[in-house]
Amino acid sequence: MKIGVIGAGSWGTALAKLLAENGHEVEIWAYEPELVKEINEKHENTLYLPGFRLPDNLSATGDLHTCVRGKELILSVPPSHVVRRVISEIKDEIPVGVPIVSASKGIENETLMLVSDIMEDVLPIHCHPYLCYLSGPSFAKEVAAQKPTAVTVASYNHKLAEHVQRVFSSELFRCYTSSDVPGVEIGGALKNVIAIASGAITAMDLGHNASSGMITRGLNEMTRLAVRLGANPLTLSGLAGMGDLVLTCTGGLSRNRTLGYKLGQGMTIKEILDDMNMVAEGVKTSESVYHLAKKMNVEMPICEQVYLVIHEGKDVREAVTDLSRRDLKRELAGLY
Ligand SMILES: NC(=O)C1=CN([C@@H]2O[C@H](COP(=O)(O)OP(=O)(O)OC[C@H]3O[C@@H](n4cnc5c(N)ncnc54)[C@H](O)[C@@H]3O)[C@@H](O)[C@H]2O)C=CC1
Ligand SMILES: O=C(CO)COP(=O)(O)O
Repeated sequence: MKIGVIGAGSWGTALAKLLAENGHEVEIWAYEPELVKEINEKHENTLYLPGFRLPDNLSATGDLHTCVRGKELILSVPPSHVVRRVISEIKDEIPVGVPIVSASKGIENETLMLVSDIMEDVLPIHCHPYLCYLSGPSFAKEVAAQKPTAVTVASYNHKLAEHVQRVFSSELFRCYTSSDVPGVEIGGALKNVIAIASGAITAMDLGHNASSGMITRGLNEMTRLAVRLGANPLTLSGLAGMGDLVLTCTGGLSRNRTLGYKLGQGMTIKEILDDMNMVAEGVKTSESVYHLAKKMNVEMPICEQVYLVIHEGKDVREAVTDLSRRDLKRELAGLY
């Protein structure tokens, strides 16, 4: 198949490499002109995925329209805050019937929309039955290194999810299907916020008990919001929920966890972001979740504290203290 990949960050590049290794002819759109040249001439992406040779059947373009034209499948994987802008540019050029797979994770600040909502908002109605979402525990670097990985491919169109499952799967990259689009999308977006909290408490040396408690209660609040937004709570126990949450909260490769770790060490958010060329989606998502939780009247104390630390300058130690001083609760309150 001819596949266009929108976004040559670490995840776009790792997935493009996987698809090329699966035998497809892949063209990736890079925002940075120097990256187009480097991928085409040196078969490498030293900016976002250094150390991996990219296959010869993977080429790059700086022209978004070229990346989409004549393709039989489109993979969209820019950071969530540019999805609307990027997809708007090519929205009228996707032929009827071409699958569009989104692998970005986040919630838009201005509209509080999940990436799936943005895609439906921007793309013409004839594209909607061909939308699909790929999420789950998958560090780009490990996928590029061909380490075994399992993810979820969600779509309201089951036949499409099965088709996309076959296109992406290999012996080392195993895709499961799901029809729970909001569940999969909420899992992928919210785990980034909890991972920031997890990184902070690790840096503060609060112990394994605190870490496990944070991850589990994080899953609880993710599930609470998901249920309010119409998701199946069991999806949040799957790859795109608990799977990605555990990976991101404990894995040293996580940008969100690392950012939280640095906050826990006392660095300011400005100092941390000034030193990063990659995206930590949890920073923007924490703001969206803060407002979404208020709007939906869902209690999300961990996400709220992450928001207050990042966006309102609250002291990280005070945030931890405030979390443990809350009223005592039933464990499954608000889930049913
Ligand atoms: N890196 C990973 O391991 C994984 C990332 N994801 C998700 O994939 C999405 C993309 O993240 P990464 O590939 O990690 O990005 P990255 O952090 O490696 O690179 C940043 C990307 O943003 C692009 N960018 C920056 N400003 C832009 C603009 N104004 N317009 C268009 N593009 C611009 C850069 O070209 C680059 O592609 C995110 O939603 C992330 O949560 C999902 C699973 C794994
Ligand atoms: O989503 C990811 C793994 O599934 C990547 O997490 P980070 O963005 O925190 O690195």
